[in-house]
Amino acid sequence: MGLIVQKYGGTSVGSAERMRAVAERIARTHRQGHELVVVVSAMGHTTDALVKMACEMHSEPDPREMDMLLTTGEQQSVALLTMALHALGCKAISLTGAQVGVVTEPNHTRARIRRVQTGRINELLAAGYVLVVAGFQGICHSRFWEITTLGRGGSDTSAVALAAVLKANRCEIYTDVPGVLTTDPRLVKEAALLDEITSEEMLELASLGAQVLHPRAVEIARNYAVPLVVRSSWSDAPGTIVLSPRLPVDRAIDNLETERPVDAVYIDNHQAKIALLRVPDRPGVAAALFAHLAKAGIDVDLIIQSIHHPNSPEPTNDIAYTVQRQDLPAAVAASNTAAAELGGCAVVVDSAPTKVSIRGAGIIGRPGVVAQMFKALAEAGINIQMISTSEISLSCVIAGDLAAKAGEVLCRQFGLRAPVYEDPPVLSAVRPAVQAVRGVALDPDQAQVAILQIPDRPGVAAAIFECLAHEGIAVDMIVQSQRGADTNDIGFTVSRSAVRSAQRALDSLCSGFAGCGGVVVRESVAKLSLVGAGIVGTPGVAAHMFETLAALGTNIEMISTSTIKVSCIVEAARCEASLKAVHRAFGLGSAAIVAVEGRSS
Ligand SMILES: Nc1ncnc2c1ncn2[C@@H]1O[C@H](COP(=O)(O)OP(=O)(O)O)[C@@H](O)[C@H]1O
Ligand SMILES: N[C@@H](CC(=O)OP(=O)(O)O)C(=O)O
Repeated sequence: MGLIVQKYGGTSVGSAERMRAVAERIARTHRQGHELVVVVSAMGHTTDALVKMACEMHSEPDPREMDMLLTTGEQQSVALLTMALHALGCKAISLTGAQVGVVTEPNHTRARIRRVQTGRINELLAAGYVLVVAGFQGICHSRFWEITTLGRGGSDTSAVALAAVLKANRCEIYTDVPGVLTTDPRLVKEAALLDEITSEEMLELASLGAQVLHPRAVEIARNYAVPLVVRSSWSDAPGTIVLSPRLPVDRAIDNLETERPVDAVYIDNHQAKIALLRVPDRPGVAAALFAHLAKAGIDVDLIIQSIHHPNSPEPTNDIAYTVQRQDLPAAVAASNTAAAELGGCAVVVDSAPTKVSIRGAGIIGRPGVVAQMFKALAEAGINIQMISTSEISLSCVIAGDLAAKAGEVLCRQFGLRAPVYEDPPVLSAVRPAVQAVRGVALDPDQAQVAILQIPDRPGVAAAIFECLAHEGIAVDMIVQSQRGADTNDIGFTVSRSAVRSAQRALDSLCSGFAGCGGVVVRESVAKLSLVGAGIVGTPGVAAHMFETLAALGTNIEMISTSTIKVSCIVEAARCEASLKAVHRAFGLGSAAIVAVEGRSS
C-alpha cells in the first residue's frame, strides 16, 4: 500500500460515460488501500474550444485573461469526477491548483512550478480523502495572487510534480493509447508498444513531437527519480515504464522546475572534425557521404548540416561532423571519396578540436540557458566553431587548446564544481544500426531561420541567442558551421507560431553585423527525429536514415545529432511519408495494431 498519483488526460474524461469509468478505476484503487491524488485535465477538446473562443474576442488575447479562461476547463472536470466518485460511495474532494498549493513563476500561459505547499494535501490524505486536483494550473505571487497555467499539455507536469513533492510510490499517466509507442499511432498504424524507455530517450521523444507526455513532466521524473508509468485508461495492461536514473537526489524540492537546468559540463578531447563545404543541395548527398563512413565502420558523433543559401542559383550546404580522433585517417579517406563523387567540394579537417557540452533536462525549453552558455564562452574570448543541440545537451566544438578554460567558465556559469572529462564511447561490434533506435518523432509545426554570413568571432552567437531569449522565444536545433574563412551561417528552428517575432528581433540585431547576408526564413518545415540510447557507439544509424529519405526523394534541409538522437529538417509536405518510411526502415513496426481513439489512418 502506498501513495499513488494518477493523471487522466482529456480523452479519458471526454464524456460522462468515460468519466464514470475513470471514477470506477479510482474507487477500486482506493478500496485496495492506496492513498490517491488524482490529477485531471479538461474534458475532451474543451481547452481547444476555449482557445478558439478567446481568439474570436481578440486576435492576441491577454495572457492573464487566457489563464483565467483556460483553467475553467480543468475546474469543471475535477468537480464532475468528484461527483461521480461520491456516487460510488468514495470519499473524495476536488481542488484547484491554488487550493493544493501549486506555486509557480509569475509567467502567464507557460509558468514553471516553484513549489507545492503540501499542508492541506497531507491533512486531507490523512483524513481518508481521494484528492481530485485540477491539472495544468497553479498560482503565483507578484503583487497579488494570480492564476497561472503551465503551458498546453501541462497536466502531466502537475501530476509528476505532485508525485515528486509527496514522494509518491508511483505516478501513473492514463491516456488513450496503451503506453509509449515507437511513434505516433495516429500517423503510423504499425506503431509498437515499448515496455520501457529511459527518461532521457523519453525526454527527447516528448520534446521532438511525441505528445504522449509533456517534456517537463519527464524532466521532473528524471530529476527527482519519480517512478513513472504511462498506461491506457481503457485496460489493465501494464503500459510503459519510464526509467529514471537512480541518481542521488540532491536537488532541493523548492524551486522544483526552476533550479539548476544544467547538471554537468562535459569535455571530450578525443574528437576530430571534418567539414565538407558547398556540397550540392539535393536529395541523397548526406546519404552518399555517411554511407561511405558507415561502410568503413566509423562511428560519427556530431553531425550538422547547415542551411544552404536559398537564393543562390545553385544552392549548397555545408556538412560538418566529428569522429573519434583515432578514426580520422579513415574518415578523411571516406570523405575525400564522397567529395570526389559529389563534384569535388572542399574537405576541411581539424584534427584536435574539443567538444564541450552542457547537459541537463530541459535546456532547450529555457531560452536563457542557451544564451548563457554562448555568453560565458564569448566573455572568455572562446570562439565557437560548431554548435549542435538536443533537448538534454548543447555541444560546441572549440579550439582544442581552450578546453580547460571552457570547462572552468562553464562550471562557474552554471554553479558546478568541475567538468567531467569524457571517455570515447565503447563501440558495439554486433549491434546493427536498426537495433539502436527506439522511436521516431515528428514535429510538423516548425519553421527554419538562417542568419547568413555573420562574423566568425566570439560573442556573435551570444548576441543572437540573448536577443531571442529576451523575446521569450525558445530555440531548437541550433546548427552552426564554418562556411567561409571569416564568416559563419547559423541556422535554427523555432515553433512556427514564433517565427515572425524571431525574424523581427533578428532583422534589427543583424543589421548591426558588418557584411551579414541577412535573415532567411522558411515557414513550413517539419522535424523528423530518431531517438535511442544505443545510437552512440553504433556506426551507420544516421547513414541509414539519410539513405531512407534519399530513396523517397526527400531533401534534407538541416541535420543535427546528439549522442541519442538524429534530427533532420524536411519539407512539411513530405513529412508524414518520410516518418512512415523511416519507421519501417528501422524495423520499429508491429503486426499487432494498437487501439487508438479517433485514429486518422
Ligand atoms: N510515441 C508516441 N507514443 C504514444 N502516443 C503518441 C506518441 N506520439 C504521439 N502520440 C500521441 O499522443 C496522444 C496522447 O497524448 P494526449 O492527446 O495529450 O493525451 P491526453 O489527453 O491523455 O493527455 C496519443 O493519442 C497519440 O496520438
Ligand atoms: N487541458 C490542457 C492541459 C492538458 O494537459 O491536457 P491533456 O492532458 O488532455 O493533454 C490542454 O489541453 O493543454
